[in-house]
Amino acid sequence: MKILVGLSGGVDSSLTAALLKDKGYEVTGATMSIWDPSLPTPATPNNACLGPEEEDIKTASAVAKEIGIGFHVIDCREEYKKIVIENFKDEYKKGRTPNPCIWCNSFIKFGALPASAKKQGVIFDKFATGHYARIIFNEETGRYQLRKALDEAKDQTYFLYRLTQKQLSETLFPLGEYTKKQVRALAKEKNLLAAEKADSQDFYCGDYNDILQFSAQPGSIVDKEGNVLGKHDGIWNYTIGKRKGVGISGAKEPMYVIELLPKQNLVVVGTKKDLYKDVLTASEINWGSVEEPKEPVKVQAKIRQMHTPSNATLTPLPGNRAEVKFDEPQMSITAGQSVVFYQGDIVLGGGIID
Ligand SMILES: Nc1ncnc2c1ncn2[C@@H]1O[C@H](COP(=O)(O)OP(=O)(O)OP(=O)(O)O)[C@@H](O)[C@H]1O
Repeated sequence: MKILVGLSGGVDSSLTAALLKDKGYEVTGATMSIWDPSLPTPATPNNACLGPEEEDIKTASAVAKEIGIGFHVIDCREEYKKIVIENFKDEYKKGRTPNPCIWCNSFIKFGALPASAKKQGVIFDKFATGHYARIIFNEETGRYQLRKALDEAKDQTYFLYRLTQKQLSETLFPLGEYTKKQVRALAKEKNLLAAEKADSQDFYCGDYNDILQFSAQPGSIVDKEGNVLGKHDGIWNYTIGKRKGVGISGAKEPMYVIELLPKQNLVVVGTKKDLYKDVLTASEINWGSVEEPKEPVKVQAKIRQMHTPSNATLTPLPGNRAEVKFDEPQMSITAGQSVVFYQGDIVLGGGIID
């Protein structure tokens, strides 16, 4: 079997390629290029996905050489700009908080990258990455199930729930059964160049305004009753739950952003208690491991990567939408973020919070 590995130059994808090569597969590495050099260079470049990439490409190429596999750089800049960056800007403009990694995985990493590699004549049967997740084919339902990684602390299924059945059928996640500790130890044992490299952190380490490039749109910061408490320069600078920089002096209790109203150009603030809600609706649901249920189902729903999936009842709604009613109120349910539905370690699907 021939396997294309998405190679970032980091420890996870390096070990992925090395493990597959050791198993006797014919492995090729490919790095996607996504950085637009016309963007300002972040002041403190770190291991973010989006940023100047020359060094990473050099490392990935050196890793491929070290392991003894072929290597390609695949130009995905156009697609990334058109899909991920456009969605990012549109959502912020609407007072929502998008998750670009989810769009990148769905359309670029598991979309444009393998598709363009194929177009360039790279031959492969499967595409592999160093994500912490598992894929299991369910003989009974005939569907590929996305499942949490065995190392729950590293599990990345939240970012992968939009992968289609076709994408899952063509993908391998060889690290899904390993802990990060084991991965580091194995990479060290194999003397891999990237063994000590830090994990990637954010999507972008600079100021998001470098990407958004919106002109200032001054408006008011108000409380729930509509009393004006302060001013803002654009609602895209705020996220639900944000406390720092809200700039309300003299408030009796700490104030948090509880709502963004794009039509009125208002940032609404309230107390911590106001951040708790027990129901959300979501759109653009992608059902993965199961078909869309006909009846309400019990799930554990996760509303951001750092949220512990919480018990909820999911009710399917017409038009590829769903309502999620949590057993207990949850803090900072944020429009534009994804909600992912789990039953134990199985990812049923997910959607974008309205
Ligand atoms: N620029 C890239 N080109 C190709 N594949 C990539 C690129 N960036 C990430 N990937 C793939 O996506 C996987 C997950 O990336 P992510 O940035 O979430 O994680 P990471 O844990 O830092 O991975 P790594 O240690 O391999 O850099 C990587 O293991 C790799 O297979």
